[in-house]
Amino acid sequence: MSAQRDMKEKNPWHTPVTIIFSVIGVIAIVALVTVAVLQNRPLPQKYKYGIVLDAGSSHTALYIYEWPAEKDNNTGRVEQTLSCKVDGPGISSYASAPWKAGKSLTKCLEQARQKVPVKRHSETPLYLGATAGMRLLNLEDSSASTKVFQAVEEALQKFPFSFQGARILSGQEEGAFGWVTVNYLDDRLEQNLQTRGALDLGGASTQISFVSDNFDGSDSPDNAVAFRLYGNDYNLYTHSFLCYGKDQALRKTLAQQTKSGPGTILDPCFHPGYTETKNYSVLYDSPCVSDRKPQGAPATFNHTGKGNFSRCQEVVKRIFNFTECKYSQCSFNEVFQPRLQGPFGAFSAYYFVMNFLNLTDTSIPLEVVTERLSRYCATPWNQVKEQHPGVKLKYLAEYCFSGTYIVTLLTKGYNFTSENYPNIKFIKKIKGSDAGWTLGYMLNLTNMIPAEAPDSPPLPYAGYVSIVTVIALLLFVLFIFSLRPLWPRCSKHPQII
Ligand SMILES: Nc1ncnc2c1ncn2[C@@H]1O[C@H](COP(=O)(O)OP(=O)(O)O)[C@@H](O)[C@H]1O
Ligand SMILES: [Ca+2]
Repeated sequence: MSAQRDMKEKNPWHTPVTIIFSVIGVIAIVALVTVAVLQNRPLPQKYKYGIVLDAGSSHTALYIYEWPAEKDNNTGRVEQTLSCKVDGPGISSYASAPWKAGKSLTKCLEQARQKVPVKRHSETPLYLGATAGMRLLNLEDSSASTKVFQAVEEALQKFPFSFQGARILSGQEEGAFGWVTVNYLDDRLEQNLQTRGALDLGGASTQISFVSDNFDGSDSPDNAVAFRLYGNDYNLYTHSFLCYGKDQALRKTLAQQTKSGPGTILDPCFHPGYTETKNYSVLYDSPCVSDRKPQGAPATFNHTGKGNFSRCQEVVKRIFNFTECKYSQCSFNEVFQPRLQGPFGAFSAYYFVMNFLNLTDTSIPLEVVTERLSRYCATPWNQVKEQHPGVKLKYLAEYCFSGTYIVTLLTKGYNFTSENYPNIKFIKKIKGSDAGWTLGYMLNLTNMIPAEAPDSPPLPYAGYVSIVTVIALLLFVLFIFSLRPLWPRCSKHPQII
């Protein structure tokens, strides 16, 4: 018994030196781990905000974007946090009562006021960009367009945001910023990946933008936009076709068929059984068709559907001019277009229409697409209405025309073939943000995409913390071993005295 007690008392690990070392060691390890954990703990995020109003020809939409307040320049960090569809038509429709254009925006701006934290209001930039509807109004009646802008600006200035102005975007800007949005959201710019072309179909204009190896801008400077983003140079080809958005294209197609001002138009682009009395003046009330107005036409015409895809394609084709091209190659209307290259994202009305027709899957061969469209166009109007009770009648009546127009524009206009049609992806959103020009416009105006790639530390933060911790532990073990001479001697067979 007494021998055993003596052994316990003499246990060399129970000497003061080893106890002190062990305690210091444990404290050091706990401190290291605590510092690493605390340092890596996610901090409560602070956000900044930006608001863009897209004043399109058919309607206006408000988008709020947010991004972490500390890191403005990180790719893919700007996200859409709210979208609000303004009630009523586009602002260009208020030419005869401009104040109504301003008033129409207030509901969505109220929503924005609620969404953005109060302390960020005054620093949140607010932009309004108008597209083809206002371009046309400006061509038709520039003083009316000025008045609409005045009314809109007055309304926007009443809100506590930092209003940065309302203006008409050029067709090039609309195309190029759509391309920036798509590639920014896909993280293709900072990572220098192959870019995705952008196809935007609006009501009054349509845009095509892509990077092609055989395009440097020299053939057609009007179609060139040069960007330097994250240290990479991009020579973007872009073109906006005014009057080739789907609403104006429909007017042009109808006008083709009314040259002689008949009382009835038998329209292959509308379903059989569809019949409406329409006003000639409404049809020709646009600079896209006003020059075609027939002399001595009656006040109204009877618009009757015939539901025939191939005949519809024939009349749609007639709104394009394919005969002249002074460049090496053209799309249509004597507009230069380089060889199509890379993947494409098609959004806005491209998506709405193809999604309604269940044709967003581009692995469906083009022949099957046309077969399905033929069947759809031939479906009687009553049956179509029965099958889609919730869909707005104006959209519903036009999907046969719109689908035919999209296929014709892509294949005959831009020269997509069976081989490269599958390169198109019909998209609405990318990672929660709508595809469209608004995000690219804001990123550009807030200088959020740097021209040069930012320098980054050689190691990611977590890697750095792990390496420091391992090295510290190794040093600690080394230190303990360096004190070995001080260690109390410990014999395997303690002598019993
Ligand atoms: N659900 C939908 N189905 C079909 N078309 C739609 C739908 N929602 C919007 N659109 C169409 O999308 C187009 C949007 O164009 P818009 O952006 O207003 O014009 P622009 O870009 O030419 O100024 C319009 O032709 C509108 O009718
Ligand atoms: Ca648009």
